Amino acid sequence: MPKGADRVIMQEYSAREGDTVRFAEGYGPGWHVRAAGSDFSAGDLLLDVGTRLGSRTIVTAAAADQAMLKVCLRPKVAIIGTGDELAPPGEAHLRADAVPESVTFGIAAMVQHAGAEVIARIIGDDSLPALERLAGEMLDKADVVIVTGGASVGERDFAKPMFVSHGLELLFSKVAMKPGKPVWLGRAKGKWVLGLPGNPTSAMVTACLFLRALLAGLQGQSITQVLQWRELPLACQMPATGGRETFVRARWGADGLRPLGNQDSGVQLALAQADWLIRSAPNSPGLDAGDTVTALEF
Ligand SMILES: Nc1nc2c(c(=O)[nH]1)N[C@H]1C(S)=C(S)[C@@H](COP(=O)(O)OP(=O)(O)OC[C@H]3O[C@@H](n4cnc5c(N)ncnc54)[C@H](O)[C@@H]3O)O[C@H]1N2
Ligand code: MOO
Repeated sequence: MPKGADRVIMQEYSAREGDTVRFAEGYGPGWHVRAAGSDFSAGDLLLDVGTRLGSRTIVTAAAADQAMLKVCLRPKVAIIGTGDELAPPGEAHLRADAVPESVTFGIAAMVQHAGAEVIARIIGDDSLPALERLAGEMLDKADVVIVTGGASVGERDFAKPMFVSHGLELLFSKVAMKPGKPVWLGRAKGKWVLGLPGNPTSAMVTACLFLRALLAGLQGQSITQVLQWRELPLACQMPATGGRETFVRARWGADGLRPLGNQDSGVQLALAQADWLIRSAPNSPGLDAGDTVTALEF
């Protein structure tokens, strides 16, 4: 503003009359003037720790005349799928004993979406020495190693054993939840190791809860920034749940959340249909349409 000026009037509302100008009425002091500090002031907190830089937040940072920002390195994540039966998509039909490998693709997408970097996505054979070697290689390169399948108690479930010679220390070895009971978390060679169950829905539900929380923590975010639970109405009845805390796959519609009919932990079509997880405490009674539930975007 030039010295002495206290308002701005658009030229359309002014008329030149010789060497003088006539302004339309009604443009008092302060009109069209943005006061210093009316957006933000020196010393204001503009972007909190853990803020993800996106198309909008980066504008705010630049607008504060900041040439440099302190950021977190993207965690490097290696994903190891286990199971001799697994074949790459497009090749499973060629072998009578094969199933299409699907889970590691979803986990990789989730890792990237969470701001981390997938440095490897490998399918290992169900042989302990080979898996031990693979585990060692990945622990050397990655900040987080995710292993899918082989989490249960079968004699060829090697997800935990493959990390034992690398000094695996378990933080937890299963969780009283459904689906996803065999999910586990440990440390080896100073790195995080997350074991996800092989059943595809179990893997995606546990990744949605534990992997997103882990990657958030490694990037300076709080769990509540990434896992935002909401209170939402049910569109229809929901059956009682059993003794484990249950995460019911549901779909959002105009009248509320609708639990999907097939809640089997091995199903994969439901992963394309479900967009919310309803959290149900152990031994919850059945609920009716209109009742409120706690849910998380899936
Ligand atoms: N005796 C017991 N058996 C099982 C228990 C138990 O407590 N005691 N728990 C069950 C639960 S719950 C789950 S969940 C499963 C998880 O076991 P695993 O992690 O060992 O899973 P896998 O046997 O490796 O695989 C299960 C299923 O999923 C398919 N799979 C595995 N990986 C993939 C992939 N990357 N892409 C697509 N499909 C995949 C695999 O072929 C199997 O069909 O254990 C129960 N058993
Ligand atoms: O808990 Mo398992 O994940 O139901 O199939």
